[in-house]
Amino acid sequence: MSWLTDVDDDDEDKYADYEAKSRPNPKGNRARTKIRPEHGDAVTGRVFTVDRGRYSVLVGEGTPDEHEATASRASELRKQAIVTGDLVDLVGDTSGETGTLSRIVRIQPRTTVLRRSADDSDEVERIIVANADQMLIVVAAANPEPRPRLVDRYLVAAFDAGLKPIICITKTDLADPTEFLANFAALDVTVVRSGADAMPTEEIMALLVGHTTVAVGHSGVGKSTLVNALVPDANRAIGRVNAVTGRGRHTSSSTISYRVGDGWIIDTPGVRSFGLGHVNPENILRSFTDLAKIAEDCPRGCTHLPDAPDCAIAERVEAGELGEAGALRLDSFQRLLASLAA
Ligand SMILES: Nc1nc2c(ncn2[C@@H]2O[C@H](COP(=O)(O)OP(=O)(O)OP(=O)(O)O)[C@@H](O)[C@H]2O)c(=O)[nH]1
Ligand SMILES: [Zn+2]
Repeated sequence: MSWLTDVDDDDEDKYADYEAKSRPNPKGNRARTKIRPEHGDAVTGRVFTVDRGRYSVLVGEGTPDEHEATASRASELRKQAIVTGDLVDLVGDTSGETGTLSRIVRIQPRTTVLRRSADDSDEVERIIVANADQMLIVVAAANPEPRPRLVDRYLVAAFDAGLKPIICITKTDLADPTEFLANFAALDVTVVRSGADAMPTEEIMALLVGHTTVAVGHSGVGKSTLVNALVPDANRAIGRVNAVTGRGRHTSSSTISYRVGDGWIIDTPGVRSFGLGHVNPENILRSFTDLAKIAEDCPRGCTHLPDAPDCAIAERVEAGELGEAGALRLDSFQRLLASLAA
């Protein structure tokens, strides 16, 4: 299970943020952010790559003055992770001209945080991407053989972070994915099929425009092929080359940001582990709005697992009130919860 254990930390933010698993989290995954009213002259930008303490930031996004600037972090932020997708405030020389360096003095409040633990039992969690709103889960119909449990884990991570999952099944020219996809039929997830003979670039584009989408997938599933088709000039894409040092970066970068229309797709070639030790089961339930409503009648502390006594969801399903679809949704929900315990 190499994807569980190969931690590719080369280019990752070295400052893991330590947070108690049980930290009160009333507003989802919003992270704490220091507000510093000084630096009133700061400009705002979007972090699109992180490389050994240097941040590439897009300033003036979508304006005629749009440009890239390189930044370091202010010392007061040294214990906080700054990640791809963060909106940050910069001071100093933000011109982006060769040799200039600005300074990140503030991380703006994040709308979402995609995290992973180093492994399932690890208390240390790292933030992979901030402010994304969708997750594109790429899985091949064959070669490599698709594994439902792996997709379950991605789904759990997406639901936990409050990202809308989209499944793209590739290599449909090699095998019929119908049976595999039946695993996810009860979930409210958009599925797109892609094959060498027919790449649904327009269909996927329509799903990506206006969003920030994190692309995840096991090595060899065809994620790069897909991203390249979506972003024709991917080789010159933002984040490939460090503007200041000129170093090629694709060897060690854990994320690469590409623009799609007014949205972003963030590839995660360096993210090989997706531990779920930090995941709160309540966040999974929240993504099953129909079941979450019923769960209000569950006994306190109900796990909603098959062995849970007096689980209201299970009782309603058993009584046939939710129909066959409801039974399948409970199955899927329990399967996702089980992947946390696995
Ligand atoms: N038959 C078939 N082959 C495909 C398809 N998409 C990609 N491939 C092939 O699958 C192989 C892996 O594709 P990549 O795009 O490099 O896969 P990846 O997911 O980016 O893998 P890593 O680079 O290891 O992360 C390549 O040889 C592709 O040509 C497809 O739809 N059908
Ligand atoms: Zn219950």
